Amino acid sequence: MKFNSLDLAGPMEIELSRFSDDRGYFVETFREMKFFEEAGEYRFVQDNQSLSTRCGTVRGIHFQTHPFAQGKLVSCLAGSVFDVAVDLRADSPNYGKWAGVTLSAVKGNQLWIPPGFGHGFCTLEPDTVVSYKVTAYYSKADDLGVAWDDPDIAITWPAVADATSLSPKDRAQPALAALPPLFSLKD
Ligand SMILES: Cc1cn([C@H]2C[C@H](O)[C@@H](COP(=O)(O)OP(=O)(O)O[C@H]3O[C@H](C)C(=O)[C@H](O)[C@H]3O)O2)c(=O)[nH]c1=O
Repeated sequence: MKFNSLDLAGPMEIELSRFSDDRGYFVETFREMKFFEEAGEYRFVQDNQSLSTRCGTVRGIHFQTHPFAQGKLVSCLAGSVFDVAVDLRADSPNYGKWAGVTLSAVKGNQLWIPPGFGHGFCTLEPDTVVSYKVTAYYSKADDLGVAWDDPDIAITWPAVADATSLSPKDRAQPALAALPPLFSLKD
C-alpha cells in the first residue's frame, strides 16, 4: 500500500512472520535492523496503546508538528481497525491524499506511517486494542489534528464509523484548508 511508489517515502504495510503451533503463535513484532532496511533508520522513543470498547470508534486524524513530528508503527493487538494515513507534506503531489488498510490481530500486519502524515483509525470490532511505537515524545502543545470527515480529504470510512464516538477534541478538529504548511518532503 503506497501513495506513490515512484519516489515518495509514504506509508508502508508490513507483514509479520507468525510461527504457529498447537499452543498458539509467536511473532517478532519489531526488529530494528529489518525495520531500518524496509523503512529507514527511524528510532522509536515511546510506545502507546489504546482500547476502544465500541465498534465504529474513530480516533484522529492526529499528528504532532515539528520538532515533535512522529513516525508511527501501528499494530492491532485485539480486534481490527481501518487505519488511515493522510499526506500533510505541503510540497507533496499527494498532499491531502489518504491511504487506508485494515490492521487486525488475526492478520498480524502493521502500518508504518512516516513523520509528515496524519493518522487515524476506525474500529471494526468492539474491544479493539491498538498499539503503536512513535519516533518522538508526546508533546501536548504540538499535538494537532485535522477533521476526520474533511471533504477535501474525503476518506472512505467503513460504514460502521460512528461520529458519536468522537472525543470532544476530534469533534473540533480544523479543516485541511485551515492548516498552514507544516511538513515538507525535504524534512
Ligand atoms: C497521544 C498521547 C495522549 N496522551 C494523553 C492525552 C490525553 O489526556 C489522553 C488521550 O489522548 P487522545 O485523546 O489524544 O488519544 P487518542 O484520541 O487515542 O489519540 C491518539 O490516536 C491517534 C490515532 C494517534 O495517532 C495519536 O497517536 C494519538 O493522538 O492521553 C498521553 O499522555 N501521551 C500520548 O502520547
